[in-house]
Amino acid sequence: MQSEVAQSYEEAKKLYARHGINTDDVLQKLEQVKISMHCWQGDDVQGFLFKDQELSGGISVTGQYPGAARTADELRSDIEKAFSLIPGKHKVNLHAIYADTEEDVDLDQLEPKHFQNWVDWAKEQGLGLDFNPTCFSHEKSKDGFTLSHPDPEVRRFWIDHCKASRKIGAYFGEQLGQTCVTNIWVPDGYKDVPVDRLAPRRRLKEALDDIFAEEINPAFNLDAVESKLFGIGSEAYVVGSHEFYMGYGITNNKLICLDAGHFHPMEGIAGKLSSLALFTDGILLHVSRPMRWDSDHVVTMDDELIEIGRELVRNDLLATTHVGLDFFDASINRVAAWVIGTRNTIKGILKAMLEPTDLLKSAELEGDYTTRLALLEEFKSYPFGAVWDYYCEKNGVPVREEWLTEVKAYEKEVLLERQA
Ligand SMILES: C[C@H](O)[C@H](O)[C@@H](O)C(=O)CO
Ligand SMILES: [Mn+2]
Repeated sequence: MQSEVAQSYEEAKKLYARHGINTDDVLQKLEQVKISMHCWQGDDVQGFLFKDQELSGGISVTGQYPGAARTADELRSDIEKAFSLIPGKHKVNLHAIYADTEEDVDLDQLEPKHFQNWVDWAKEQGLGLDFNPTCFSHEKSKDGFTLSHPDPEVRRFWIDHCKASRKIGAYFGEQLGQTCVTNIWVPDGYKDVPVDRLAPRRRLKEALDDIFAEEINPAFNLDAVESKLFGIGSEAYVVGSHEFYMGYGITNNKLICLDAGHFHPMEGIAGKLSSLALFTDGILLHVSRPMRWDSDHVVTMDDELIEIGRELVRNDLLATTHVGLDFFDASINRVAAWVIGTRNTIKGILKAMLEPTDLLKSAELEGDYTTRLALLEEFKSYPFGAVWDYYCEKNGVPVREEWLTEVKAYEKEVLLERQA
């Protein structure tokens, strides 16, 4: 006896098949897609190394929702809860400040051993790990500059931290048998219009050259660099701009990270993927949702997300694109934030996989824009939800909003207890 979900799927399957879309094949492909879920949603980007440091670097988390993780064990337990409600096997994206160690260690002295508990846990859970040096929320970044700092000693500290981070990334990759992406983002910039825009960029370039001087097996670790248009306190000038990292990434064979919130407020990243794909071997995404600024709202199924999914699918970029998430919302249950954002990102990709791409491409090529528009619009109401529900059921995770009951129970039994 088939479940209701399976019955609806069978009906949907027939409809998609009329346009040559095999939904069983689509779901098999979807299973290969890994989303890198960011650990920092779980504790408002606080980390465990410097518990008294305020979040800095021009990023900000708002909200007072109870239950933020206070220890690595709590964070892992929350991540496990979230993953139990998300179909597929994925990755966890760690920041250096999430080292799980009793040692009093500074960022430039970090070693793989400080993340051993994470590695053991990831192995046990069948997860991959990605990594990021934390070039903010630190005594040595308080004037807003790190890798491009005019003081060579400060620069050296951050260079050493980034070097250490690549080694940690390589360890993750080697231990887990899944390539780790280590992404460098620095907040460096000026609040007001600078006189010299070139010198800080030259220093950043030299610092990056130093960091990447040592070759690391790309099967273990891939380096990425993340640009930004502006931040709080760096409104006038950001050293690591898009043009800077486009140039650096392409000439040095580094992944370029596109964060959805790091461009002009009306500018999306979806349209950039096809251009980057022609000049690079891969791309890193930080899927986020900017609202009027780089606000890092939880990812919803909005037009930009759907368009990102389409660009990945239509241009066959899923195998070479590392899809990471980057949002932090403390105004709602943090586990729910992960579940909503991650499920949506997978859904966005599935929705794109369920479009008649070949048909649409040939209509476009023949100049039949009427068919292109008609099909695109009609497919918006095709029963994509039935395929998604079936994918959830097949993967043993809650169908539709059923996951919320589990999050509410977890909140009551675990998260609210943390207040006591
Ligand atoms: C915490 C992240 O590294 C950070 O959000 C960075 O990726 C970014 O997007 C800064 O705006
Ligand atoms: Mn980002």
